[in-house]
Amino acid sequence: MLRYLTAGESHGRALVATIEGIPAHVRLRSDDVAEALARRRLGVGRGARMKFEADAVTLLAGVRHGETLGSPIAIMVDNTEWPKWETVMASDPVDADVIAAQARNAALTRPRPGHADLAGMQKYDWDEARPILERASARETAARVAIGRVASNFLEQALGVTLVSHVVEIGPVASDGEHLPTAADRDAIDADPVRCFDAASSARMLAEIDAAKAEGDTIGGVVEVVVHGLPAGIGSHASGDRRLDARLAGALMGIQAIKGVEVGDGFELARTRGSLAHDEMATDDGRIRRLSHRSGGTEGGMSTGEVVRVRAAMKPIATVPRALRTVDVATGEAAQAHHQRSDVCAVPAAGVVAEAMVALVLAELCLEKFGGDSVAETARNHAAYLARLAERGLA
Ligand SMILES: Cc1cc2nc3c(=O)[nH]c(=O)nc-3n(C[C@H](O)[C@H](O)[C@H](O)COP(=O)(O)O)c2cc1C
Ligand SMILES: C=C(O[C@@H]1CC(C(=O)O)=C[C@@H](OP(=O)(O)O)[C@H]1O)C(=O)O
Repeated sequence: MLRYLTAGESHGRALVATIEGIPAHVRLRSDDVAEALARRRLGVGRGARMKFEADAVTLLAGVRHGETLGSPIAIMVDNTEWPKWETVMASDPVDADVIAAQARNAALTRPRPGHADLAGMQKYDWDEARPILERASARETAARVAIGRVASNFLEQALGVTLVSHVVEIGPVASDGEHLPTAADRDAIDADPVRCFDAASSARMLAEIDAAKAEGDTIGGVVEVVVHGLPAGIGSHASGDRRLDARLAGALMGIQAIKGVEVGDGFELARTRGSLAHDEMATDDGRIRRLSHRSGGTEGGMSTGEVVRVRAAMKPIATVPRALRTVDVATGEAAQAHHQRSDVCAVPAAGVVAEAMVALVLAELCLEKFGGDSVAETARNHAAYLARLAERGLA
């Protein structure tokens, strides 16, 4: 069983993530995790904080001499801005006057529309938004990307499964969608300022982000995660909560600011006649192959053995520089939402987070199917399953 948890506030001392159930002998170095975190910081549109804060990684437990031990893995990502926040975010009590002055200055009684602020203050009985916004912040996604890298190292080393993510829409601009990237395209995608696979669309997306910034506004978009090498039969038709598509959608919807998920051609399929909406089968060199990729590589809640393709739609950043209208809960009067700094567009980063979440879901479901306490054992079980499919003429 794979399970994981993150802890940590946006301006707290550090983020911590633990993951349990990863087999022994996955090759993993702190540099791998640092590289994954660096990818999350790529792309235009991020705010000032991305420039002055570094992600400092420590593998705290579960890894020895560059290999996982099969025990729980704990990873710490320090917030290097912590010295500036030590008082505001201190875990031990701090003088009440200091806190009151800080809260007044930060205007955190004016909940920001589009954020967790107001619902969180209502639910958790706080008079200001700080105790809510600190955890609601997408800073937490750094911890998920860290353990996502553990999952993707496992998938690649045990099963030969690779993942790649890219940006397919920014505001009204969509990429041509002609080509599906593979792992070989990862560096090229990461080198693009928008993390878009298609250069012509990338330039237009960049212009949209620049225009939003110039107008004191923010912009959203759509990211796609593509998975190669996943065998047929991951997930299950047997119960709704075991379906691969349900698990992927849940994991992607769990990312801050994601408001929609599509598997394969998703909503477009609803507008298409049945004769054109499915992936017909044929044999190719004795193997069963699909003639199209509309389903996104899942049927009946299980992987089909074809490329898996999922998309997530990110809403525009809610902390809009042209501040939105709100109510000051301290006075009950109309006010403008608090804005100090924020990202204009975090869609490129969301792609990296989406990739991490898909890796975590697939690692969990692959371990459910193949088990294994070591990479070699998982790989053997996988190979035996593929051999059996071949024996039955179903590979
Ligand atoms: C990578 C990433 C970076 C984000 N950066 C910001 C930001 O700078 N400012 C902001 O208002 N929201 C940002 N968000 C979105 C908020 O965290 C999110 O909208 C908020 O927590 C409310 O959650 P909800 O949109 O899922 O309802 C970011 C999201 C992601 C995934
Ligand atoms: C710190 C990160 O993202 C933050 C996510 C975020 C939000 O509201 O979600 C708001 C911004 O933080 P701040 O309000 O401190 O400027 C982003 O910088 C990060 O991704 O590492």
